Amino acid sequence: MANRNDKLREAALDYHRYPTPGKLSVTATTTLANQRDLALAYSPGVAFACEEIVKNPDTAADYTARGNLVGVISNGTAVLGLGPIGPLASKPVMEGKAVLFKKFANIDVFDLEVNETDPQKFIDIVAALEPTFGGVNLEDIKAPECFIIEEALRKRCNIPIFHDDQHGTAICVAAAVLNGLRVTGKDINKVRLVTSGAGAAALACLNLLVSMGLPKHNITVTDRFGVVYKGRAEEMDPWKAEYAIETNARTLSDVIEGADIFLGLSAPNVMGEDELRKMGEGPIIMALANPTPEVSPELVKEIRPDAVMATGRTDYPNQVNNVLCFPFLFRGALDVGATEINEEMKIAAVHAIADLATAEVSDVVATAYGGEELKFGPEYLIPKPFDPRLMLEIPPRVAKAAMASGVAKRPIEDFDEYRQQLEGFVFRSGLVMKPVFDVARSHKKRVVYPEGESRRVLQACQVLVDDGICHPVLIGRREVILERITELGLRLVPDEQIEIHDPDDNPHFEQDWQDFHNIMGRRGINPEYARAIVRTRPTVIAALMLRRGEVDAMLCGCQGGFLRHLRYVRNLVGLRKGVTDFSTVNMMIMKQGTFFLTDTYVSVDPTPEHVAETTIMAADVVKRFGMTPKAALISHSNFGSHENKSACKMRDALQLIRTQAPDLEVEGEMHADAAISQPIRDRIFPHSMLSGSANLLVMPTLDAANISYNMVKMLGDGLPVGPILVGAAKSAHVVSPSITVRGIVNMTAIAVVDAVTRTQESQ
Ligand SMILES: NC(=O)C1=CN([C@@H]2O[C@H](COP(=O)(O)OP(=O)(O)OC[C@H]3O[C@@H](n4cnc5c(N)ncnc54)[C@H](OP(=O)(O)O)[C@@H]3O)[C@@H](O)[C@H]2O)C=CC1
Ligand SMILES: CC(=O)C(=O)O
Ligand SMILES: [Mg+2]
Repeated sequence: MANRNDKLREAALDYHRYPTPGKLSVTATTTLANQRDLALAYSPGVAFACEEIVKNPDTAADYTARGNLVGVISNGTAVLGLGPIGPLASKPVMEGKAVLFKKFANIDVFDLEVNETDPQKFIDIVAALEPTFGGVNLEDIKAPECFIIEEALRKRCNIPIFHDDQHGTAICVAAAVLNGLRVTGKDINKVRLVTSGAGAAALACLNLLVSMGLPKHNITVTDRFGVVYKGRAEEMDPWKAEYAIETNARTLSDVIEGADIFLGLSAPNVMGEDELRKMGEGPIIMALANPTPEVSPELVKEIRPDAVMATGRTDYPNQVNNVLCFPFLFRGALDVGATEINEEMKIAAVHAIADLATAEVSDVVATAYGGEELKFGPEYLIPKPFDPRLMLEIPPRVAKAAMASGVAKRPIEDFDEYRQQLEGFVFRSGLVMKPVFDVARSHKKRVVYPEGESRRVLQACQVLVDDGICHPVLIGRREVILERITELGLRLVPDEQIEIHDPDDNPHFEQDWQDFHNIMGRRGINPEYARAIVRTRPTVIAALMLRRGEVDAMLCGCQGGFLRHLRYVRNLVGLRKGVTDFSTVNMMIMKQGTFFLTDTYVSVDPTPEHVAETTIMAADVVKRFGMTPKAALISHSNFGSHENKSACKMRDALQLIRTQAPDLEVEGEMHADAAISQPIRDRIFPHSMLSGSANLLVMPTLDAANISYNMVKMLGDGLPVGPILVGAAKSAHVVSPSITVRGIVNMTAIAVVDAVTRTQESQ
């Protein structure tokens, strides 16, 4: 454990230090390329924007970044569970919150660490900053000052003022408690709850739970001085006193007897075996102190296997952390120009979060998540932070609550359109790979790598093992693999976390060469040559293992030519039933969205039939990412503008697709710009059956596909993933030799999901 922490510490410090210090920078959203831009952006043009705001202050949301800008503001008096470490040392946390706002909800943040512990002065400072921000997220300010500060600022300011440690935490805790009660079959009106902690987070959670029906007299609060009882002198304040009870009990151990819920928002390891044993039947244990919980999940599992357990950490089930709430709650609030975040909006967020964990998942999300992962129960009480549905469900419900409660200055008129905007963001962000990782993690298939000695493969295996994405099977010389694991400082444990198949010491050699000969004997491969090939071609061994079902997927191609590897896949794994040939799909995650291109590697000049087949198979790949495929058949011809062979091919392919896959949204033949831009398309062909931007771009030839893929990769600053091989009888993928470690990790997850989908289809 100590070693694991040292490694994590080192990795975390590097993460913060490189490639540039910290986690944030400010980027310009407009071009400033010439004298005219300068005249618009700055003097004299900027004055017109100022004058508009003088006339109507609300237009600041139109002419400045304010409407999407949140201040994350702290004085560093209660930073995580680290205590009063001060504003400067709190900066990594505030930068971290800023990154979460941006990545999860596309909200810009200035983090402000203020050297002021006097509540009144702090209030004056923040209130004076109101013109800068569309909202303020107060962070890591200790109780009881945080209550005074938030209350005063809410009165003084006309923008949302939200102390995240109080209400963000309370919203997530309330959602988890609601669902925990569902799982344990208990009634919120009857349960008894004991806290460890009487600070910002704990008291806000209690207030919200009481407002949702938990009887106040069923609550016992404890803190550093033990039970909060009537008449206690130490460390009392009016907010804590609200929960003081008449009792002679003085310690957590005295009051935990028979409790249904333990709510820890205090400090590490305050709960021991004794307290655990005393809790009532089927207890709900929320040990939410960061970074170390009040009691470890391992101890709870050992002492109370009947418990439902949550922590604030990413590395255990049921992470109850305010990150599930604040980005999405603010998204909804900012999008309607809310003047505050009120109780109605908070309750809307509670139910949105709670419902997500219990909701039947849609077909698209089910494909993306693979069912099992999202099954509501003791280990899945609350959605995961990377669940793209958080962004799709919470903001609209918060926005509606803001409108209904009369605090929305810019009400949303069309919620369908709003939802589409949110969807656009989710699939533009790097989050697009996340559902694939979640499915892969929940199935943990066996993946074979013929280039098992490759340093990139070994580095990728470390990530895959750490993240529980697959069980790697490496083909390579054992001593070379072990040497490289040491040389690269990896922690892979051979024969436990990874399996090694040494071709120089292959116990299945006889079977391998005979299998190979049986398949290839009538294609000019005699027994002697079969033996030589099996001895020297790891891809052959891998393909045979896949064929025999000893592994679930294979990933090759990190070394050597694509077509050479594909030849072995073709011969030994073969084509899927009913498919005429292989094709490849490359995914490109760009700022503008995520796009899939096909066929980038295999067919030089596909027939209309093959274009149709490829399009339909590629559409299935798109679905695995939780996206609805929208296919465009790309050409130099725009809706019949040319009559040559290539144009006609794509036109014929369209007809075949429409017959074979009538539900697929597909259109063509068209220029690439018309495929991506509806306005451009509408000018040429207003009756197009494609809506919005296509996400699957089907190219007429290998030249077109490969050239456009490489060009976009280099010029478009996109993140490429692939090639994803379609058409194989089993999950076999051939990557390109330039693939990075991250690329191997991504492709492995895709290969695992490919294998999972096949298993599900065959059931
Ligand atoms: N998972 C999540 O989403 C969140 C987790 N947290 C975690 O909750 C904890 C508290 O945060 P916050 O409320 O903002 O901080 P505060 O400083 O406002 O409150 C801390 C509370 O914990 C109590 N406490 C401290 N040490 C002990 C101890 N050894 N035994 C019992 N009680 C103790 C304090 O007691 P006293 O009043 O006597 O000083 C105080 O009531 C932190 O660990 C933080 O990381 C916070 C927000 C969100
Ligand atoms: C999660 C959080 O905000 C905290 O631990 O303070
Ligand atoms: Mg905090």
